[in-house]
Amino acid sequence: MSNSRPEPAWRVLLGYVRPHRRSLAAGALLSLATGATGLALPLVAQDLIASLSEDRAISGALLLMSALVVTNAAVGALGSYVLQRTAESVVLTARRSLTSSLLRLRISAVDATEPGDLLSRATSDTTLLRAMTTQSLVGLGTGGLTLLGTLVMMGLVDLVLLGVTVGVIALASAVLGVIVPMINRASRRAQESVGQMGAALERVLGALRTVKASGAERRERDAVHAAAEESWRQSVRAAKWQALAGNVAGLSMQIAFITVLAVGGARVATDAIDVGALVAFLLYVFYLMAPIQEVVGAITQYQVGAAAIGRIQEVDALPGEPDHSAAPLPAADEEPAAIAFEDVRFQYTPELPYVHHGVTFTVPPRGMTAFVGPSGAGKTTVFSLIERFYDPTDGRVLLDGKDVADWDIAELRAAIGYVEQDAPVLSGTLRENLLFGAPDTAEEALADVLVTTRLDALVARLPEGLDTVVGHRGTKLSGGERQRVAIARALLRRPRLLLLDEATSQLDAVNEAALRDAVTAAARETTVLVVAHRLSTVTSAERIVVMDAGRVLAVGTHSELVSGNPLYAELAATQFLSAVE
Ligand SMILES: Nc1ncnc2c1ncn2[C@@H]1O[C@H](COP(=O)(O)OP(=O)(O)OP(=O)(O)O)[C@@H](O)[C@H]1O
Repeated sequence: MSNSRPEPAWRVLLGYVRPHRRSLAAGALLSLATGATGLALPLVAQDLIASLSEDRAISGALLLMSALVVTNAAVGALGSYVLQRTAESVVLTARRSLTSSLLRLRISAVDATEPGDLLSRATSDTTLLRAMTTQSLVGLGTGGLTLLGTLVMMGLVDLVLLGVTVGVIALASAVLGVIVPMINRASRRAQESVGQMGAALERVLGALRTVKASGAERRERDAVHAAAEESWRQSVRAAKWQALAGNVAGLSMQIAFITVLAVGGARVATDAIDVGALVAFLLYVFYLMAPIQEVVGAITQYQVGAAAIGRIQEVDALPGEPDHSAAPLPAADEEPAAIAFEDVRFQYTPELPYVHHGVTFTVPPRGMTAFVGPSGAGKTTVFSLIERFYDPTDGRVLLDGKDVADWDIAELRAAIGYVEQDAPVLSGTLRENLLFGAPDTAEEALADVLVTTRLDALVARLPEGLDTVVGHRGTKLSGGERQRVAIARALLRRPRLLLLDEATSQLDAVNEAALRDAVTAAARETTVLVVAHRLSTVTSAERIVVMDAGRVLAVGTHSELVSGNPLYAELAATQFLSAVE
């Protein structure tokens, strides 16, 4: 998704681990302590046996052994709990950071991604950091330390045999160097397929009615299955390479054992070392096995985690908006906003054609301005540029005479109430939806807006009134109700500028009158821009901006334009403004 060189995975992981470094160190120390108490047991056992043979009392040794066993179990349990807890905290840190990035993403970045895939990065990829923390970080630390310690001890016994052992380890490392990137690649592909599965599922669940009505269940199911199977294939491939890596490590130790035996035997024969030294060295080779397996496990697990970190980094590299929290909403006595477009040219992406070819218009504070024009003329895009969902390629968008690019983005958006064309309603209660943009609204203000948008009757009818759950995407409301909820939500922000993208669908007379009345009432108090699809809306507008193919053709009142602008006359004649093209 981005071409910039990403940070190495270990540095990202350390970034996530940093806040929890103390508990991680404590966990690792506890693990080491568990090992040490374990190692002390044989010594005490030896003492116990010696006491038995010498007819000494063994109660002290027995007590000590029992204490060691209990301590070992307790420290072991505590250590593994602390480590797991730290690993979960690392996952939480990564999830927090990633979800903050997701909510800051620019709309243009979201346009280029699949929500289901983004979701999988926040849920599934971050989960892989758990094993990465416990196995890679801790494994590399404890295993690495033991490995180093054993090698030092080997060096003390015989440097030549150490050279032989290190040679075998180097050879095995070269083989691992080939295998390890394969693990990374396969894990990466496996996670990408999980992302594709998320995207495919989101596509189906987001339009389940259409999928069912189109009889497309099997096709869509096959697409989801294909992604799941690909993830399986790649995970199995990663498992194969992981198993191979583990066995290479085991095999290298066997080879080291045999080579040390042969070389050591020769050295014993030439009296370079004595038999005792050879036996001691062979014991060390045997001891080397566990830490080497641990280090190799750490490296392979690191590859799986690194693949996940790569996908997390891709999201972090996407263009985001500056971090901001919502600005306070405009006070009741604030003046309505003025809007101006100055020769705005805009294309959604550099590859796509221009959507605006020099759009210029001005809207003074207060009153209703309607934007009309055939479908695809660029009307909704006008609103997107005012909200700074996108930035113009050329020209300026001014709010109160100040370029929107120079506004603090939170303050800019706090001044605006925006009703999208498809009037989204979020899952939750009706009250949550209404107060979504203005959580601190007083009950009286809410009641007033319910009356203006004629939602009061709906609330009275619902079993739990405002606390009725409206379902995912407001599925439990009718289309007209959803639109009125969206308008009420925008009005409750007491916006200095109301952007209303009228739904193209026709409403029944009651709904339409309710909406028109609410919007005309709002236009007396504030500046209202409306992308109009209904004649009733344009006739009540002070000003109508006629757009076609990314240009402003004319600005005027309904009666001026009906006689002065052929396109407008045609649009008006049909009443269904959006259907004409
Ligand atoms: N996010 C996007 N990415 C790429 N192109 C887009 C995007 N949104 C809209 N477009 C394109 O920009 C053009 C103008 O779209 P816009 O939504 O502004 O038109 P509109 O006048 O509001 O149309 P309608 O009346 O049908 O809602 C269309 O050709 C559309 O295909």
